[in-house]
Amino acid sequence: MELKEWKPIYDKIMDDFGFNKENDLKSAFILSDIINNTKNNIPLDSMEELIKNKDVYVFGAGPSLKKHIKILKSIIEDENNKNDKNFIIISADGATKALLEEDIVPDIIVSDLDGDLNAIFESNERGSVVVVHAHGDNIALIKNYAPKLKNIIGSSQVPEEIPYLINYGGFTDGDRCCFFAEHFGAKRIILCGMDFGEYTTKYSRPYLKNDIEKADGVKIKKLKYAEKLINWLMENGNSEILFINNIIDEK
Ligand SMILES: Nc1ncnc2c1ncn2[C@@H]1O[C@H](COP(=O)(O)OP(=O)(O)OP(=O)(O)O)[C@@H](O)[C@H]1O
Ligand SMILES: Nc1nc2c(c(=O)[nH]1)N=C(CO)CN2
Ligand SMILES: [Mg+2]
Repeated sequence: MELKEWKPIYDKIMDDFGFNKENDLKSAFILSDIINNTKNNIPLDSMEELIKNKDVYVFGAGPSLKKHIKILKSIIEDENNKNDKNFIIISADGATKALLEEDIVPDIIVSDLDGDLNAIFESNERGSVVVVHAHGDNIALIKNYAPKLKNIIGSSQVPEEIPYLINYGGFTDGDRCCFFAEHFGAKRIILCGMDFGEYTTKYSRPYLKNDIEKADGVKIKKLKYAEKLINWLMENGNSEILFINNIIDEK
């Protein structure tokens, strides 16, 4: 999505949640300075090589996450037998922990660093690229952890151009995975654990007592935007977007 298309959507979201635009900008420049000083970013060209014309499995932290990881595992076995891996895995923040529990290291993690940081650092050590997202409410996390990661891509949600940072549109970590995959030419985007709705998991909210619980009001509202933005991408993007259940039906 172009920045000029994103701006009115951004304005509406900021207004709706009462988030502070100046803090978003401040956070973006802090991340930009970190990358300028540490040079811990990777070239964007490498993302095109990784994603173009591939099937991209995007994992969110909804109630179907574990079930969908099991389906992915059977697909991975099939692909290994065929010897031509033509897919990649992008995980949205909290979903990374669930993938690691099944010994799957995502190719890319999209995170505002408020998920399970141990899982993000372990995956990063094992080869995941981390798309680190700066916004007004994660400034301390950006300052503390962005310099310690390697192979990152900086990301922001402000409609201004910021050195070293991308903004391809999208709001929550999950829908930004999809805008990222679309930008780099994914053939298909296959949604896993992307349930939206009113229930969430301990992978998204680690303090929950049960594995799945009713989400709080702000989370439900964020999920509504995530769903709307992915619907926008289904209508306006070039990548085909489908749910993993449809893939199973195909086979
Ligand atoms: N029911 C769901 N519960 C949680 N995440 C979901 C669900 N359905 C889809 N998702 C996607 O999975 C992603 C998981 O990310 P996670 O909840 O860890 O971080 P987040 O986007 O930073 O959210 P928050 O700001 O609420 O912490 C979400 O961004 C969302 O797009
Ligand atoms: N300012 C601000 N921006 C965000 C926030 C948030 O809590 N505050 N959460 C997001 C992920 O869901 C994405 N963007
Ligand atoms: Mg997050």
